[in-house]
Amino acid sequence: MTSKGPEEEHPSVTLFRQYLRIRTVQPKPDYGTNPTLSSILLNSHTDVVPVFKEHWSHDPFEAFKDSEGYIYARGAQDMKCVSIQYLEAVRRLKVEGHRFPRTIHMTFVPDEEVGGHQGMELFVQRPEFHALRAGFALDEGIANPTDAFTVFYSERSPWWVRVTSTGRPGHASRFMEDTAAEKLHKVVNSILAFREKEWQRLQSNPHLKEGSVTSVNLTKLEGGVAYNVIPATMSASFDFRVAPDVDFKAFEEQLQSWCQAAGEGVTLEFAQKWMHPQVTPTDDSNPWWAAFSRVCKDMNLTLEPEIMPAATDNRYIRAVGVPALGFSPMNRTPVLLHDHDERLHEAVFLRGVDIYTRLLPALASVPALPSDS
Ligand code: MET
Ligand SMILES: [Zn+2]
Ligand SMILES: [Zn+2]
Repeated sequence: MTSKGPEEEHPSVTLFRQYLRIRTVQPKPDYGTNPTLSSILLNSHTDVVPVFKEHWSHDPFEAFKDSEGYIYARGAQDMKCVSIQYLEAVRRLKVEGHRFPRTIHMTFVPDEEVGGHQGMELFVQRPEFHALRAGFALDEGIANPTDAFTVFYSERSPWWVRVTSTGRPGHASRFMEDTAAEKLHKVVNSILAFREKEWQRLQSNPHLKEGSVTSVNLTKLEGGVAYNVIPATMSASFDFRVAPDVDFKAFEEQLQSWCQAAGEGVTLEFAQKWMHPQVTPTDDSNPWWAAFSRVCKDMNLTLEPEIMPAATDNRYIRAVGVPALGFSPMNRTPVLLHDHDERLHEAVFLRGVDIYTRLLPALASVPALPSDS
């Protein structure tokens, strides 16, 4: 009886032959992974941001696929695509019987979109995280509309600041001095002038990317009870994203001095204040980068290394000393994370699986490093 070609082979026979290829020869059997080496961590978050359903062309939780192949859903880009790409790449590699020196772990974590305080921020402090012995991590990135792929090596730090202004209350028909609104207006002006300055700096320098300057938006204004009552308190909330090269102490002093310059009774508080930005090197001194970029080069993928403008769980991973890159393999894709009609083309999704299928063997085969011992 002649043997069948591989395409006709019974899957049980394929599995048997894969098992036979693993050299478990005594006295030094290769059982596979080398647990003395640090591992590769593939992280993704399972939560997504809310939707405004009326602005969507299709139900955002139906995962409708149009005739061109675009899949519409909340999470299509951020970041359910990546979770499944990790799983599919790992599955392919397992089916093909590959074993690598380094272990690959996947984590699927909650609450990233609300800051990760009950998710990755806690998890990195747990013994279970340390038991993973992560030497390098991948987490989410952002789509790129061009042919290139963006990869993030650092992040801006979220600072959520609420400025509260207190002043004289009274009848709103009067030219009252020292009102809360007047002083709050001054702080708002100072901060929005700073915003304009950073915006101009970004606009005027083609070498600067969004993540390299500090952004701020006024996101909430609160206070007041009636048209004709001058309120004693008003507040303004700002979402700052502070670039990693900023002197944090000096920047906080600047915020304080804008409040002081506005007058008495103007204070600020932080709802979020990340103080530990880390940069993962993107040169060949970093063996993880060398492996990552080598695969991309071999696959003819153009990489655009940038600083993540938003915040991801990678900040917690990097802060405990694990180098990490933010990468969602989506090129030729409009940036639609958190937007209406978030969508991803199925071909881009599938290409991403191919990319991870090449990246993972390279990363999991990075030779022993001084940090492994
Ligand atoms: C600042 S908490 C992180 C939530 C979300 N990923 C953002 O960047 O806004
Ligand atoms: Zn995300
Ligand atoms: Zn998000």
